[in-house]
Amino acid sequence: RTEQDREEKKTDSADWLGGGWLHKIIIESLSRNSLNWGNLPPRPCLSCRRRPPTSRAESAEMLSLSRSIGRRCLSRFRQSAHHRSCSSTAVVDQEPPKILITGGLGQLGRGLASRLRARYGRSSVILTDILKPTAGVVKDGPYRFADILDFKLLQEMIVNERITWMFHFSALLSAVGEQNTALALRVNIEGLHNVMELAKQYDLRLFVPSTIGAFGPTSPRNPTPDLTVQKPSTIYGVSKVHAELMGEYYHRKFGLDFRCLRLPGVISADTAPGGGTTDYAVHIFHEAIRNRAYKCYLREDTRLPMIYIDDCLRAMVEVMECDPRLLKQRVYNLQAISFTPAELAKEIRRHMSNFQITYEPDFRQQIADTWPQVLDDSRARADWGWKHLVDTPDLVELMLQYLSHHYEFNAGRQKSRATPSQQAGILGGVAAVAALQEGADVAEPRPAALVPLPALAQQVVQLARAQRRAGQRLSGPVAEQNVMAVVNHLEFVAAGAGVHSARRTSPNLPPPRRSLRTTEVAGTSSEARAASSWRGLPSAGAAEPLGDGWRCGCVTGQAYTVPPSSLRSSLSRLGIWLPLPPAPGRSTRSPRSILPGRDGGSEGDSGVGVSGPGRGCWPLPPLVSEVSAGGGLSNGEHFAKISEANASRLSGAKTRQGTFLANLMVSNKPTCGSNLKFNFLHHRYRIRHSSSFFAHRPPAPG
Ligand SMILES: NC(=O)c1ccc[n+]([C@@H]2O[C@H](COP(=O)([O-])OP(=O)(O)OC[C@H]3O[C@@H](n4cnc5c(N)ncnc54)[C@H](O)[C@@H]3O)[C@@H](O)[C@H]2O)c1
Ligand SMILES: C[C@@H](O)[C@H](N)C(=O)O
Repeated sequence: RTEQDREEKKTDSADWLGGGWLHKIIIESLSRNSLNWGNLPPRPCLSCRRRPPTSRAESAEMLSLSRSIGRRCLSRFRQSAHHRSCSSTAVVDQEPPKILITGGLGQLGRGLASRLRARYGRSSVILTDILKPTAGVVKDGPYRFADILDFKLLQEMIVNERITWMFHFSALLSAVGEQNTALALRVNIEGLHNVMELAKQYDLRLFVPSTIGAFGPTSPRNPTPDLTVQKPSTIYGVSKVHAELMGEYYHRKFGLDFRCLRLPGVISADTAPGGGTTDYAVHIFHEAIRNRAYKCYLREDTRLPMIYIDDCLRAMVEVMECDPRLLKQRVYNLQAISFTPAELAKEIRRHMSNFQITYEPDFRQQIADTWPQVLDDSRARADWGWKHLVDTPDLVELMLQYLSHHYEFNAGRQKSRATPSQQAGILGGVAAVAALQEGADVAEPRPAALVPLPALAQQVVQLARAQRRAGQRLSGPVAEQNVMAVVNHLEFVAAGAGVHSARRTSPNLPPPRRSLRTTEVAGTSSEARAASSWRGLPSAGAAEPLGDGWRCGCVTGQAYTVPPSSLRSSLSRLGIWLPLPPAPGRSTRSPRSILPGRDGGSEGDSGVGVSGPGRGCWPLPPLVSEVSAGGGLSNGEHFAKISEANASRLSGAKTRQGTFLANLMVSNKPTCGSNLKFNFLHHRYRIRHSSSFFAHRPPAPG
């Protein structure tokens, strides 16, 4: 709320200073916890509408939730410029921290940096590593070379940059550590000594991640408590136990603010894991998407604790921001989920029925056999309110969704996105193909017809491509040409917009349900017939959310309601990834919302044909379809005048959509083709902006 307010420049200092909303939150929390404070009756939560807690356990959970809300409030409070000067409590620092991350280009570093930069500012976080950074890393914020073994270099950086917090990530993980023990000793132990000493000297708050690998064959495995026997069998584990003990010792002896979490295997889609025993749980998703098969190096029944990257990064930030008085110990177990390869494969098969997994255990099996299956993290939950949010089904969905997009996007011919109007065209095109193939009666508009989109659109595309590859001239019913025009359009738009249409061969496609008869197309509008006879020209389409589904229109003048799930799956089968906004009144999780910082554009951009303020609507001026230009103008000249007039109106609108359409008009010389194109653009424009379109067939243009 604070961020939003600040963005909208609405922060009301009186409200802030009076602590009005903070006060409300506290009262709310207290009343929800049945503490009978100020005689307030317990009320349901304002946001989630849960009933007030009744049992002790529930109250404790609520209390820890409230604590975490409170912590977040305080940290926001601390960031607020208004409050820098007036914050007085011990837990509120005067300055935002200046943070250094070592080993920052591994699986965890970059994500953490962007999270911290979002909280404390871009220049507040310095990422370091010994790897050459990509252009993206440099663009994101400060990056420096720093070998963890080079004490002087680190010291110089800490002093010059006035570092106050340090996250120490440099390490060789379990599998690579076993392959190169000497290097693991140096990086994991010598490196740690450097960091500890510097943190002590310069009074830094230091976070060092430990791991499930810090336990060994003699530790209880399910659940593994915080305090138990720790005799790991890898050099990685030994170095992590050493780090835990050193941290606790420095804390006791020198007051070092050392914080440490024993992390499970981390699962992330955007960064590759660095050579651990739990890496299979990341590779499996890549292989599932690329090959529908994975050979696992662990046995099928090897249960290990895992965590989704977002939960992991959140935990690290939370524990670092935590009021030190809440930390009853310096090293905590962190548990989120726990599964075996077989269970993970089963969950993947729920999305991908033909996914195959085989097992060929290697040396990593022996490591995994000594590690915990489930960590007991009750202390972290009780002391500082830890709570994981992503369970296994969510994790699988997130990983598959993100990686599918990632692979399709990277395989694309160009790396740009479709403009919203092109997206609308694609949607409309797909709807048209599906509708035609379903045998929708194109002569009679059926605005409410529910058209299942699934494999049919894909079948048409495959069929048409095969025909073209075979050099066949399309003959036969006009319907086929119409379908062909749609297919061409899809490819044309996809190529032009850099939307990748994946050329996957589809196995054993059944024949289309029935071919359309010429008569069915004869009744369509003149544009539709023109489109079908002029191959390569776009058949315009549009889509807008309607109730639970999507209403899609195309040049045939038809409107169909398509459930979003069918549309999305149909598009993804075509290899087209579109961030569809949720239909009104529904809170569908959009891919964008779970993928912060990806190349998917902004949420506002995803308004595919959505009308209404703030939902991807582009207010455009009315267009003309006639100009009075005296007599004697040829048809082409007349259209040129219309194009000119509309282009200037559109560019005057100063919106992306307007500029796009205007450029398109200007860049097309007034030929017969561009006349048609103009008709289509105009038509599409009307589809998008005329609410009556879906009820009436549009009049013939010009
Ligand atoms: N990823 C996990 O599943 C997981 C689980 C538990 C704990 N951890 C811990 O979290 C930390 C980060 O893990 P990660 O997965 O990002 O590891 P990673 O292997 O992906 O990254 C480690 C980074 O350290 C860097 N590095 C190696 N030698 C260095 C040196 N001499 N000087 C400076 N940097 C050097 C590497 O270049 C690499 O970028 C590690 O300490 C790891 O033990 C990770
Ligand atoms: C578990 C963790 O420490 C790391 N992913 C490894 O397997 O080595």
